[in-house]
Amino acid sequence: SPGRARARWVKVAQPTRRHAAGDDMPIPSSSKEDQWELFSEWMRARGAKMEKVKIADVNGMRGLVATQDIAENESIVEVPLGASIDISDPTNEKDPSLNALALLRLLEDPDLAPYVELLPGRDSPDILRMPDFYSEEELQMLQCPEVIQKTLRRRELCARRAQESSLQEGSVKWALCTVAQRAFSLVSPIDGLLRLMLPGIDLFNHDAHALHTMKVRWNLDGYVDAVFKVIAGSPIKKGEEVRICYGGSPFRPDGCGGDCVGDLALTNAQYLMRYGFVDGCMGTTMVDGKWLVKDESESIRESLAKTTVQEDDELLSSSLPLSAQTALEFRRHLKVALKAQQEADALAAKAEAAKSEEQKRAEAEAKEQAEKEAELKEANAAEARKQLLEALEEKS
Ligand SMILES: C[S@@+](CC[C@H](N)C(=O)[O-])C[C@H]1O[C@@H](n2cnc3c(N)ncnc32)[C@H](O)[C@@H]1O
Repeated sequence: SPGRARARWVKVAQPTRRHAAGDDMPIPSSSKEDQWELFSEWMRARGAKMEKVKIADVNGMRGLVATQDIAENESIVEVPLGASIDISDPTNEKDPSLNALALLRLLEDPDLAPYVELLPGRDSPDILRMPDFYSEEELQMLQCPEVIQKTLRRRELCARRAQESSLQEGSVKWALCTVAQRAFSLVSPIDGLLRLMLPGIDLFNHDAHALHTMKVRWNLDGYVDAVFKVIAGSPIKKGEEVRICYGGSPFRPDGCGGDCVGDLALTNAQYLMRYGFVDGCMGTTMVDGKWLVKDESESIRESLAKTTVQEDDELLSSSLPLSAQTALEFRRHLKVALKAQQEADALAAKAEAAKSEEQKRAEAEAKEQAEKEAELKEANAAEARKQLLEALEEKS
């Protein structure tokens, strides 16, 4: 029954005075190895299978690396529904600030400490790159009215929730960003749309080229249960970092081929607002290009035209805070994507025009040929008629 499925999930505690005091962020207290040891043991006790990966810093970013060779189609990690953390709020499924409040309440639960310790804190690069934490000047640096307006709306929402709940605004913003980066949406056959934290699965970094997919297997036999699996889409060697593609693959028309909700390729506006980074791969650049040439993107094109890629490069070569650097990378990338799409469209239009010119010429030639043949036929017929008349005259 749904009650049974829910009962196996983590209970959400009520807000406490600690939140109001503002120290509601996770503060890592032990080394990474110890944290991972604690966390993986805790996950094992909750029925998860995570032994094929471990946490590691790869190129300056924390992620998961394989602890053994993994064959194609093998599962990399498995997290049962009972090990997920439900931050859904059925009063308004579309309001992310309610999920953020649910997460803040969970920080108090001592049972969740091994997970909470792993969450990137307020001053981590993961959070500092989110536009929610940019200064006003850095926000304007994005040169993308759509992202600026959405960010301002998100900030207002956080400020309102913070005031209503006597929390610090920064804490609510941190929680909203953490939910955006790490929570998964899932349609349950019984409970409808759910927002879940999936500990462990939220440690995979993103690569748009990754072929590994997330699958959800429901078991409705007797009571509702599910298991979330990340399945290898290609062989993985021991020691390699394992990444997944967030959102749909920009390289596949059917998305990523997994079971994610809303499996569409993301634009960089979405990557920035959800995850705080810019995806520079060719597939996403093409997705951006198609978005930026649309009529409704005119105000973004106008805004982007106020600076050049050369100016962005100059600014990027100086030492900047992560937030400003990300804002500049974002607008630079949009300019490059827009130019590439406009050039591709101009080439396609030229080819189309050349094709129709060629077609017109071929049609005119065919018409001229047909007219000549008709004239010749008519002349031959006239000659034949003349000869016949002459022969008849001779006879008479
Ligand atoms: C689901 S978490 C992945 C694990 C995360 N690196 C950690 O240490 O907890 C998503 C966040 O990781 C970072 N991230 C993941 N993939 C990235 C990428 N390809 N480039 C830059 N940052 C990335 C971003 O901060 C993103 O919001």
